[in-house]
Amino acid sequence: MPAYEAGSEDLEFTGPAFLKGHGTENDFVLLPDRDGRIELTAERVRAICDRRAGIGADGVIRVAPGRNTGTGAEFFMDYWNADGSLAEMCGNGSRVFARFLVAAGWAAPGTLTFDTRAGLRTAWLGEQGPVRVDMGPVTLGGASTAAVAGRRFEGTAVDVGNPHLACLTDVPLAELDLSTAPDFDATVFPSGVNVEFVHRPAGPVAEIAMRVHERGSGETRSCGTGTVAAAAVALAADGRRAGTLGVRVPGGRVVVTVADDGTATLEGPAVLVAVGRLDATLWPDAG
Ligand SMILES: N[C@@H](CCC[C@H](N)C(=O)O)C(=O)O
Repeated sequence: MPAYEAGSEDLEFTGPAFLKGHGTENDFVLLPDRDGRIELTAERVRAICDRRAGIGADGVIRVAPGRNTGTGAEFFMDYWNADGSLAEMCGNGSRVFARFLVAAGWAAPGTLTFDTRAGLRTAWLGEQGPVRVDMGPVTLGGASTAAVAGRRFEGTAVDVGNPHLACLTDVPLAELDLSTAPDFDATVFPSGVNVEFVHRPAGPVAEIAMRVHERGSGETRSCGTGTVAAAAVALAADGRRAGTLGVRVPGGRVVVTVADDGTATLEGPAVLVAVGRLDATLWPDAG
């Protein structure tokens, strides 16, 4: 590594440029890749997301050119979990992705539509402030269970483009040890599952609280698709198909609206905190 001088932009790191950002402290490394030249691998993602030896993140988002799938979308959100696995969708990541596109001048503020593995998503945002994202269809499935430290929780399977098991519980959320993955029924979730533990005050509610253990990332401070799953299940428990709920997560608060047609929107913060360039240690074949 060359000598460092404060303010110097001469460091000859040979890996790609990156940004760090988060949405309610669900944090991501973004790799801007307008020309589609970056070759991501599971190994590279794991190295970048390592919180000791890398930059540290819950996932990596490659800001990629639209795929040739006939959607016409100019950008594709190529989302990877910290363990190097791919996911169909990331709600908090979508907001940060949209925030990057506007901050970089790659898209104008207002309404923008981009592609994800779960299909097209639309974001609404200004030059600054919160971002609202259309989360597509939210489909409630059957009952299933999760177990944490031998304690069993009843839940409902929810498809938000990616798989969730949302468990309403009276157990104080702070008591849960989510340092290891909850047990779940692999016959119901053969591709793994994100598990939400949801506290819903008695009676008609305007706000719920949630903790989550994410497939491929462990416990995170927030999961956007998870908040949508949690809200849909909490509304259903209230006898409502549609409605708006605030969702408190360890990393902040988002607002979820489920519409009569079964689609949802997610609104919350999206923050970019740093920009830099990867060293070859995080990008083994660089240079
Ligand atoms: N944190 C994300 C979800 C990321 C993907 C998830 N871990 C999966 O594997 O499905 C969100 O904000 O939605």
